[in-house]
Amino acid sequence: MAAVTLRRARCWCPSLLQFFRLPVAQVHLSRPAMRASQQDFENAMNQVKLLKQDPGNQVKLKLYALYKQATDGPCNMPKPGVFDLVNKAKWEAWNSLGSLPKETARQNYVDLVSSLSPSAEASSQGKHEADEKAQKSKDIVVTSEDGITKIVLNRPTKKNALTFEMYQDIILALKNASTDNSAITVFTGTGDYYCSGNDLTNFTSAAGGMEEAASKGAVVLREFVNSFIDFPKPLVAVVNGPAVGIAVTLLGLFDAVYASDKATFHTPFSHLGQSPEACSSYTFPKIMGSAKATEMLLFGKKLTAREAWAQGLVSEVFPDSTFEKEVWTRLKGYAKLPPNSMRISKELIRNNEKEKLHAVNAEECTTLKAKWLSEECINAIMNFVSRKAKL
Ligand SMILES: CCCCCC/C=C/C(=O)SCCNC(=O)CCNC(=O)[C@H](O)C(C)(C)COP(=O)(O)OP(=O)(O)OC[C@H]1O[C@@H](n2cnc3c(N)ncnc32)[C@H](O)[C@@H]1OP(=O)(O)O
Repeated sequence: MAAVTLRRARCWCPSLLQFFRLPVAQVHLSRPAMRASQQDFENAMNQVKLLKQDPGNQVKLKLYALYKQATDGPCNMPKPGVFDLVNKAKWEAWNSLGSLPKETARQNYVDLVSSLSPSAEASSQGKHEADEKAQKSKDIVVTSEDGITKIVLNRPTKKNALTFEMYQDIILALKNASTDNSAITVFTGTGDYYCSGNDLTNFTSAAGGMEEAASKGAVVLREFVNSFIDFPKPLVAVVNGPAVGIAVTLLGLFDAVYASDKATFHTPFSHLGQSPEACSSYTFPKIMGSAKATEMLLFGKKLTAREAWAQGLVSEVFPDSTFEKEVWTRLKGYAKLPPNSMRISKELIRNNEKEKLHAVNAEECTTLKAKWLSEECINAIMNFVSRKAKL
């Protein structure tokens, strides 16, 4: 439990303070925060005071809401009257966070502050450097326009196979997208493939050998999948071509999946001596029933886009010739919907099973770590690397 002492701040940032009279908190936690530490949170509160530019009312409302959620928990105040405009806006911003856990609110507050100004960079130098790295990463391209943050897998010569670095860059891109100004976030791929799954050379090219790669892989995979489970905004996959392995299993954690009729969906885990990941051992039977999930996850049956739609994995299939135009027109329309409303609706849906998803993710990662060191898996990977086998 958090013991919270509040005092009013001196007037360090007139516009911000006068608008909200933000309290400065001295918070003493008796247990460690899940992600952002208490120190990070306090640093972020100090950084807000140093803002040189007014970040605008929307951001100030967001800061206020996250601050209240992180310190007081869900909004339990009576709604201010209709003419009390400022307090009503503040109440609505706070209330819109629903039952967001305090730890997540604290993390989002820290992330938001660190994205606001150069003055925030000093004490979060590591994160800032990482943000820049993600923006500069050649294999993951992140852009934000028309209310949509687009995360593009951009390694077409390798069919967009995911390297260790790409997993890290995606984690970071999702973290940034969760607090940026966009309403929805979209994944797609460059070239003829959506994604050919895990880069199989991740395991063979690791300096410390398979053992070290397996340990690292399990940690990275768990964090990677967690960032999809916890992502707060609508997450959409625009599947432009074939998808393999983890690029397919992750779709069970997306809110909508639009596919070209050229896309295929293939999870050849048994062929590779591996086991399912990205919570698919839970989401796939739930989405398509256990008989169909078994065909995909155990027997590696490849589905066409229409078959994947019939199983409920895909929301809608489009002819390849009009795919891009139709999908982006539609997404731009969706991105104009009230963002808080979409977030809350997603939260209501996701909160029903978040705990379960985290538990499944942890178990799948432990199982995979052991599988990666099995003879079945090492042989399959060696066969691919030595060009003896493809899917
Ligand atoms: C942090 C770790 C988390 C791990 C999570 C667990 C995830 C599991 C999975 O995702 S399992 C699925 C793994 N993927 C595969 O098994 C696919 C392997 N690739 C293929 O079978 C084929 O390449 C293909 C069917 C995708 C495409 O075939 P084709 O059209 O004939 O093209 P090429 O084979 O010539 O491919 C072009 C180029 O790309 C390289 N490449 C493609 N996919 C991968 C891959 N997954 N890993 C590494 N490299 C890949 C391929 O080798 C070619 O490279 P080259 O031109 O020869 O240098």
